[in-house]
Amino acid sequence: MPNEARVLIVGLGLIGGSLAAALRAVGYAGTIQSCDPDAGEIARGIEMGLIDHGDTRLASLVEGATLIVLAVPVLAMRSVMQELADLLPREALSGTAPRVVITDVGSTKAAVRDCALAAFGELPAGLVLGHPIAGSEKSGVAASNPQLYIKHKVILTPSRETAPAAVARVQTLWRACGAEVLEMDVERHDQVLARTSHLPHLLAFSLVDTLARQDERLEIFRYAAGGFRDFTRIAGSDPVMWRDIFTANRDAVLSSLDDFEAGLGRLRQAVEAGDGDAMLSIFDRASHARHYFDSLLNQTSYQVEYQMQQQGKLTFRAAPGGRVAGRIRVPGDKSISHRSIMLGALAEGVTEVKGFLEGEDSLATLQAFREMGVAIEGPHQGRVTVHGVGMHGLKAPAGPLYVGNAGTAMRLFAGLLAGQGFDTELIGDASLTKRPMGRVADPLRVMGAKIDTAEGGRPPLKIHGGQKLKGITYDMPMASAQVKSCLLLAGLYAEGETRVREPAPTRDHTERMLAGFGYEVHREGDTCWLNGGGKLTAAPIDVPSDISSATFFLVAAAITPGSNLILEHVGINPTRIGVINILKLMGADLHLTNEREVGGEPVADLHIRYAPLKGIDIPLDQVPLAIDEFPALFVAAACATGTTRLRGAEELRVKESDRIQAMADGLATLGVEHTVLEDGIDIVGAGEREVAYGGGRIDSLGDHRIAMSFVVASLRAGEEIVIDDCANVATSFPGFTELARTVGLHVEEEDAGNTEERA
Ligand SMILES: O=C(O)C1=C[C@@H](OP(=O)(O)O)[C@@H](O)[C@H](O)C1
Ligand SMILES: C=C(OP(=O)(O)O)C(=O)O
Repeated sequence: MPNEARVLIVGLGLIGGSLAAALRAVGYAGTIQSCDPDAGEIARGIEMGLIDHGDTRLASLVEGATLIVLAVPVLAMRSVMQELADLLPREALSGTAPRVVITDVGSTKAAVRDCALAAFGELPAGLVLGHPIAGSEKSGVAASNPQLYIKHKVILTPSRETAPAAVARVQTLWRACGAEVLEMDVERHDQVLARTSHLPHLLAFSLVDTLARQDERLEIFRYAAGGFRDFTRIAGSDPVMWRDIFTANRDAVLSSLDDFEAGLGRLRQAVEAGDGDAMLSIFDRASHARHYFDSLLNQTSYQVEYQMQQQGKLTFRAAPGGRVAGRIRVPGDKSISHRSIMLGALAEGVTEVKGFLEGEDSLATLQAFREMGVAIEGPHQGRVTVHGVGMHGLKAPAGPLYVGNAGTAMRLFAGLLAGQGFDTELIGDASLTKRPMGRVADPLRVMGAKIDTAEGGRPPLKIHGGQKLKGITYDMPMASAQVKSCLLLAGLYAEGETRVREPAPTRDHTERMLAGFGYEVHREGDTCWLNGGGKLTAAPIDVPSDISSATFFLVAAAITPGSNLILEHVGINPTRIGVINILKLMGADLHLTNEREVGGEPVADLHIRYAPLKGIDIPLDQVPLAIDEFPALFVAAACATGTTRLRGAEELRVKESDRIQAMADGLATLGVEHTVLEDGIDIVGAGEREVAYGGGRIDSLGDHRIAMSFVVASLRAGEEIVIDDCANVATSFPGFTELARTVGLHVEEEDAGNTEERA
């Protein structure tokens, strides 16, 4: 709450009136006064209970005011500042703790700063220029809204002369009104606002005016709907205020208008030439821009960004017990979905994708290609159409490419982008930013790529384009399909042969899809290779259901007496079936039916019924084939008779979380006996005891697979399991809880805010 004896608002319009209303609403105890040239507005403000007192003249109000907010039009700032400079003793605004603080709400800052310099002869320590971004086409005190600033941004632009204590007081004022306060310098503010606010208003004024002048205007307005209606809403804004803004921010507005005209020219050309691909590429990029940029700015998940802003972090509550039955299909394979967009984009021709995973990871990949000029339609119910641009058709993106939570995307992109003619930067969310990228950057550098990483080989990755790559023979130190795929993709652009040897078989989707797109990839034993310089030809892709997602339900049925479940159309690529082999070794009643091949990948329906499980020593050769399935398999182990031992799985420590430790911590909460090793874990199972372990509160550490595994664990728990930080489940398995409920689990989603209220 602001610790100000008296707030003086100069200019009682929508912005000033709403500030008063917001302060009242949160119970501000001091006096609120206002000065406005319109005595009627003052009277209305008093009548509405917004202000205690007001006047049309400033002189009678300044004394006793501790915080003065200038909410007058930008062009009126000069005279108001001059009056204040005459009325206020200079020392009131000076020192490290000025007695009086002045702030403003003008939407351009350089012009207001110039007014201050002219009036005071310097920038006083107590002057904090600011701008609440919460305008509206409404005006006047009558439109005041106490909620106008809630969750809106206020940008403060302090100068070197500004006292930090003064900045803090203005921050307190706006935070009390519910706003989020940011700081930037004056020039940057004006450029940002020219683009995000002033230009759109200029366009709206211009379009509505142009159409309104035309003869058939009555018709236009009669049938106006949708887009035009939105334009007219913006064009209904206060003309005087906007004249002042365009006058004050002339240069920045003109430069944003230049950019706009260039963009409009490109679109005009596309329309003129009937270039559907160019149009699609522009429209698709624009239509997804909002979410993409939100994610990019906040470096958080792509699809749930909006949801998270609304809800805070997502929590799952899983009630104990239940059993699973039914026939379901889980979403498309994540690994194949990423690759379908990547290869589709580089191919010649149009790639039709079916069964695409509409999860955040693969959507982020899709959006990143849009940023590089690829026209992509969809996804619509798993269907995506990629208009390939050929091996050399990608364009430089305007900013960093955000790949969300996906290690796969960042590593495969690194290889693919190392071969382009332009520079790129790859960034990801908080989890991805901790993951090792040296494993791809190092061999790519040997191929001739120029890549900068952050300390310790972590993201972001800065990839300098235009380098000549040459093929290498690389002996991978770890069994990683991502490293292998990265090098093969770089190899497409390299001179000569790129050979990769893997210490153990890893998923081979890249090789299969390259072959499907007509690119020759060779394999002999543990080594695969290709020659650079070829081309890809578009081919249809049918993405099978993700065996990694199916795993949660396989384990659910395997541990719960009475269960009987069929999972349809699951990918059973031999490099991915570790989970099937391991569950069978543990005694699961699991059968594959209807085996067939779709688009170069084998699929089957998986039928699983409950059977008692026993602990096993997991064969080392199965580890890379089940690498993403271990979190769920640990739950199976906790329900088996005897001890299950896993070794050679140190890779688990560098996934979305340290999965060995994250699972061990969760199992400890449930009371499951276990021993953690550097490269694995021993888990002592409960056997056929109906309640295998207890419940409790578990931190998924933002790791989708940890979150889903503990939901599955609830089937044999004695008490409720509450799992925090679950929003990232949407990266690989959108609709997980809904599907889980369909088959008989008792899981609910709630936002963290509610949980706290309950606690
Ligand atoms: O190539 C891929 O699509 C993947 C490879 C694996 O990672 P590593 O290559 O790091 O083992 C796996 O964990 C990941 O979920 C997907
Ligand atoms: C490790 C995983 O994915 P990625 O490496 O793409 O983040 C996963 O999905 O379990």
